[in-house]
Amino acid sequence: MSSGAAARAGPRPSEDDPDVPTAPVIRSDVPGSFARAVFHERHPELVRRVLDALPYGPGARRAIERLLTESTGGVLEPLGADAHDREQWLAWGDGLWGRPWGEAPFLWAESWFYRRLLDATGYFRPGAWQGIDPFGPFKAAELAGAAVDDELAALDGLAGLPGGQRARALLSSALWGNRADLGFGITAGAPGGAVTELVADDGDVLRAELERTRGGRICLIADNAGRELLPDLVLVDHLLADGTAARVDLYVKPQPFFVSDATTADLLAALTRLRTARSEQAAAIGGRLWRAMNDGKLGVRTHPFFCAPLPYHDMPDDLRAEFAGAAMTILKGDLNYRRLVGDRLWPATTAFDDATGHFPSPVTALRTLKSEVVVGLAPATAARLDATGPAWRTSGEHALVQVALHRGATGR
Ligand SMILES: O=P(O)(O)OC[C@H]1O[C@](O)(CO)[C@@H](O)[C@@H]1O
Repeated sequence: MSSGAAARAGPRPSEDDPDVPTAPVIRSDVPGSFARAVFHERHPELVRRVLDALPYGPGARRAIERLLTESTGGVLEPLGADAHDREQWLAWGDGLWGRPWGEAPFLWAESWFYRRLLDATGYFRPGAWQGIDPFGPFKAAELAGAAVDDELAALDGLAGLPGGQRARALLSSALWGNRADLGFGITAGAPGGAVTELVADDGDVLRAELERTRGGRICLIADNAGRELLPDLVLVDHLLADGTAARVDLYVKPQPFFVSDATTADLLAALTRLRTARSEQAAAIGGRLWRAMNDGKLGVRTHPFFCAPLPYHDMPDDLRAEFAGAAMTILKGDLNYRRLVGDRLWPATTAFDDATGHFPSPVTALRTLKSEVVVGLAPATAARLDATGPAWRTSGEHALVQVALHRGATGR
């Protein structure tokens, strides 16, 4: 990374291309902003819940409390000399060290918060707490909940639907599954309230493109575990079972991140939940996915960059090469969307194609709106939503399906 890359709250050098549209980077030091509320309201509540959920000893508890204080009023200090990823973070934070947290880009500062929270709990240190997910109890409770039983039972009803209708229903449940994010629930109330509307819906474009590329490789960048990952897995099974994809690569996080993001351990828990479900369909899907992993049709992949504080624009070449050649990459959720288009205060009518032109394959975003970032809206839609006040961007009651085929760039 070049010097000062992540330091300024303005455009990163690699995004300085005059052909790439740009907008102010979101920061958490703006009074009254959503980003500030995440640090000053959501994180304290999250920390309280983590400390209630696991019997951490005094050292870890103190470290977690210190992190909270530091993240709302302190400066950014590099990782200790013994941290396995110290050099990586030194580079990612080049130019930011020693500056107040609030001056860092919001995406950067949030990612750093989760990295430091793992540190504080002993996640990386040899010892009894190594590898223990601080969000594990929340994830487990959600997966064991009755709501999941009901959702899995509903799969039996879908089995008899005609193909097109079934595909639409599965896409829709993967989309709205993104509401069930545990971090979001901390301040937004329990997920599952009134769903309003799709503010952009490229569903038909997606279906036509998947038909056109039938039998290709599809990548799915997962977001949350539990009630989001289950419908994602059902969608993956559908893509493989009906031949839409010959292979699916499913990307999970290498470590706990943004509260409920799915790791390999969460994927295994979800698979077990499917395989042991009372619903015949759910159990059959779990069995098929298991075998698809056995025979390599379903690849489970990860990369340190999935916990990086940077936009996908800056993904390293080895990861870029994995997406290149995919018929489609589906990105789930709000955080992936922020990283895809850049965590900036874009005019909502900025073309999705332009904001995602850097991505190495055609892309689809399936996302409920839980942060201020949005692009690709029709001017009339943006104006109508803005007239209702700013909450539509963050309430989780709106969603979008956006597709960029990038045909010009890829020649597909
Ligand atoms: O799980 P998702 O859909 O990525 O949403 C997580 C969202 O929650 C927040 O972390 C706010 O707490 C957003 O910044 C983030 O985009």
